[in-house]
Amino acid sequence: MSHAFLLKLRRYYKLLFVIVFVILLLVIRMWYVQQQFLQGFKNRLRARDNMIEEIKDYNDKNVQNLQHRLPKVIGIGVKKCGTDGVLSFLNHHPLVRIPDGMESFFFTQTGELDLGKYRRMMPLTNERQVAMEKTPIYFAFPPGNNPERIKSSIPGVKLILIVCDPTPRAFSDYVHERARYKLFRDQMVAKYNTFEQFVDGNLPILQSNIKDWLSSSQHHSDLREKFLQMSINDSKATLLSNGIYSAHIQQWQRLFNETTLKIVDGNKFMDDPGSIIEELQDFIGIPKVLLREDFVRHPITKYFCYRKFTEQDFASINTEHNHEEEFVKQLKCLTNTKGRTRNGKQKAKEETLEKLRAFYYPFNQQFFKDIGENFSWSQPKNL
Ligand SMILES: Nc1ncnc2c1ncn2[C@@H]1O[C@H](COP(=O)(O)OS(=O)(=O)O)[C@@H](OP(=O)(O)O)[C@H]1O
Repeated sequence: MSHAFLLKLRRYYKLLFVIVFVILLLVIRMWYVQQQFLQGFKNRLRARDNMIEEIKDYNDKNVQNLQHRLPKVIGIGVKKCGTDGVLSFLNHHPLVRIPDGMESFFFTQTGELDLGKYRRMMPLTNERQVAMEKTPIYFAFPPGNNPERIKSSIPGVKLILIVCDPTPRAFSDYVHERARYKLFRDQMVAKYNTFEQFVDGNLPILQSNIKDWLSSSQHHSDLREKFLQMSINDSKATLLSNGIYSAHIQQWQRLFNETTLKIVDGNKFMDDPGSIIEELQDFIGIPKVLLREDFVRHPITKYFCYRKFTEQDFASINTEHNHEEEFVKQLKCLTNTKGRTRNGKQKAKEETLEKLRAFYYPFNQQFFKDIGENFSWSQPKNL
């Protein structure tokens, strides 16, 4: 071997040594960052557990202060956008109480309101706890002065509005109504056997009415009164008109601002309920004890369910335990009347969905302008 070759080899060894050393440093650094992250996360879990203990302790010590109180938070809609999910998930919080059946329909009645009756409909709460109900039709339903009536009845109330892509919402509403109400089903079956027939029969009427109404209006919200009248005369029309959020939003925004009205994207809630639930705890003003990690997909239905994440879960964090029976048993999911359409089990025809996308598009755009935020909902192909 020549001397020059040996020199070259030595230089390469040096280089190799430097490379190995740098890689080692990087691995150690990554391990350190990961440990820091895990420690931070463990601290977060411990802080959460301490908060839960403190709240439970307070609840136990204040049993004698339990009373029926007016709700501090009301879910005002929108139907079929995840209203049950929001309340059911928040109900895992020890400071949240919801009435049986969740929906009171209290503000849908006409005439004088009996707040004592409303109070009695609410679950028992102590001073710190938050009674919460939802009635999804409030957002767009007669008697039409719901914002005023709610505000004057409970001046400090906070509202949660969950809205979603109106096209799949309309299909979900149709499937839901057909499954639930015999009267509606009979009415529907008599004339429209399928969603496609329903849309073909009703969309042109709605489109032509809106065209007339809009010709003399300044803003989509001017349509609200017309929709209210229309829904009294023809309740099935609401299946399509309920997705026109721009007709109603301004009425609520006049009386409620971002500290009292939280607008949630229902499509985001479907995909990542945990981060929405974290935001909602801040909005309501309760300690954040429900964490993003507590929401996991059911291995079969693929819908998110609640399961409190614990320190023991770190041990199995990388193992595939989704199909373990034990894991599934721990999941607290929504009732099986939820999740009929969004996982694709029942589908509407693409052509019909496209008609709806085109119909809703301008209303969605106006709604986004009104709330100052864009949601990524489906758009018509030919814009
Ligand atoms: N985690 C989870 N599990 C199951 N279902 C979920 C969930 N998150 C959102 N959703 C969707 O919520 C839809 C029902 O919405 P609502 O609860 O507002 O319906 S209702 O107005 O109270 O009838 C329901 O619509 P359908 O799929 O058409 O049944 C669901 O898709």
